[in-house]
Amino acid sequence: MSTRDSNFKVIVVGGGPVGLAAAHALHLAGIDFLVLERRPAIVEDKGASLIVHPHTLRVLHQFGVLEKLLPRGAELHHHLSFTAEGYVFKEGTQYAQIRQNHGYGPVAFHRSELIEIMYNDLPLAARERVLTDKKLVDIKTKPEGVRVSCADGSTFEGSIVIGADGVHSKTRQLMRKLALKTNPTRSWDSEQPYAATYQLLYGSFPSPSASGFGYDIQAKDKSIMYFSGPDRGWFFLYKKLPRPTQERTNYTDKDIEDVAQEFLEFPLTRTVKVKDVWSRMLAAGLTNLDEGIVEHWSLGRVVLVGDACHKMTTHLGLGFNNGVQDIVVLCNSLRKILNAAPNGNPSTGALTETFEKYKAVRMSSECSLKGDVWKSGVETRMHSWHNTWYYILSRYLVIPSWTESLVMRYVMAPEFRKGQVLDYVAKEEPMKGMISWLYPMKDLI
Ligand SMILES: Cc1cc2nc3c(=O)[nH]c(=O)nc-3n(C[C@H](O)[C@H](O)[C@H](O)COP(=O)(O)OP(=O)(O)OC[C@H]3O[C@@H](n4cnc5c(N)ncnc54)[C@H](O)[C@@H]3O)c2cc1C
Repeated sequence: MSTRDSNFKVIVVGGGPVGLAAAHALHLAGIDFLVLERRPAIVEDKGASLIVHPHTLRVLHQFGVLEKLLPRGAELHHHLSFTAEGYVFKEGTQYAQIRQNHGYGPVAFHRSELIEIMYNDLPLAARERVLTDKKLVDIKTKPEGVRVSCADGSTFEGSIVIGADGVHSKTRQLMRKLALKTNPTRSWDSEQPYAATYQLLYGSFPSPSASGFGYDIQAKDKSIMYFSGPDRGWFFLYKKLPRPTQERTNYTDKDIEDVAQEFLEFPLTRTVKVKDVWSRMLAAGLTNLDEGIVEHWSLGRVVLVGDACHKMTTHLGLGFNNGVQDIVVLCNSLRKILNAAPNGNPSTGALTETFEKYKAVRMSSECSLKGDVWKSGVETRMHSWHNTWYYILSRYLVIPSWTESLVMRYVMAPEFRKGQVLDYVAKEEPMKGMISWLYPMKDLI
């Protein structure tokens, strides 16, 4: 039975970058779907950059969007580390090494441009299945399917729900409610399963430097990342919170201004300071930098992907990359059980088993998720000299080029190498590079 002949329907909650990756992967698998997005438009010029690493470029290539995307991005090629006083203590080689190892360096995109291209490049029939102004408020599960309700009163029937609705996922909250309703004594993740030790002020501005810089600025309890693209520059100002928190904090414009004031004299490049771009900001936002992995990723016919089930700090730019990996692993197995089910409609039991296996794979050493959450947290703490040990590590130990070379080769490369691809889409033009050649990436021809 082909998935195209089945009446199986996936309801994806959230039209963010991972929800759109789901739309591409489901469309390519021939699985019917609907994406429900609470915002009035899919493309909004908010947010900063998204760095995409080589293993994700391969998946974007399978989606057919890579050719359009690459000219809009900036492959990172130059790295410097500064102190807050502007002293350059490191000229890193990591971007060149990633390119050498995997055939492509990390590419920085303006987040809304990446989303725009992913959305516009969906075939029309698939794009029409992405609905806006659809805020999920409830999920009812039945033995043979699900019924979701939105804030505007509309309801949709489907076979499963994929919750791609981000860090404060409503799907995750409703799943918790359903789980505790059926068994009030069972243990489940708390309503706020992540904790933040840092806050992050991010923003974009007309680029004050050449394209392709990826710089960091380090100080006690504060740090900055700066990236430059073809038109825009993006900064990320990190500040340690007075104490770790699980609370959801909604910051005001005054909070944004107050944090920015503390960084005005910090450098972004050798010649540009934060104060030089602050008056020319195109967009800015302040958020807590949540970290953690949720224990329960699914319940019956409901399953989570992306930030809804794992959250890492942004220093290594791996959150979206991991969301794409969730979609790849989930859609590869979903397609298989749909094809194996006699009428193309697997039972709740079979779906539950598939979702549990999906989480087990993503959490296993076959995938880089756990390592990515850990490494991202370490990098954040190194840059902000979280304690004496992180200070020594960042300022003195990971400095010589041979140390960095070892880290790239034996810590970062094996993780990228674990990147999986859709097993039902042609794997043309695999990424080439030394590491791929030495240890072929999983599933590469
Ligand atoms: C400043 C910053 C920089 C980052 N840089 C990088 C980077 O360089 N590289 C990288 O890989 N990752 C990066 N990340 C992380 C990355 O942005 C996230 O991992 C990624 O956006 C997760 O995608 P998502 O679709 O799961 O969630 P989101 O991007 O949060 O999208 C969720 C979507 O669901 C919608 N939604 C929410 N609730 C509902 C509801 N009730 N009903 C319907 N829709 C709903 C939201 O409106 C949103 O569109 C960065 C994060 C931040 C904050």
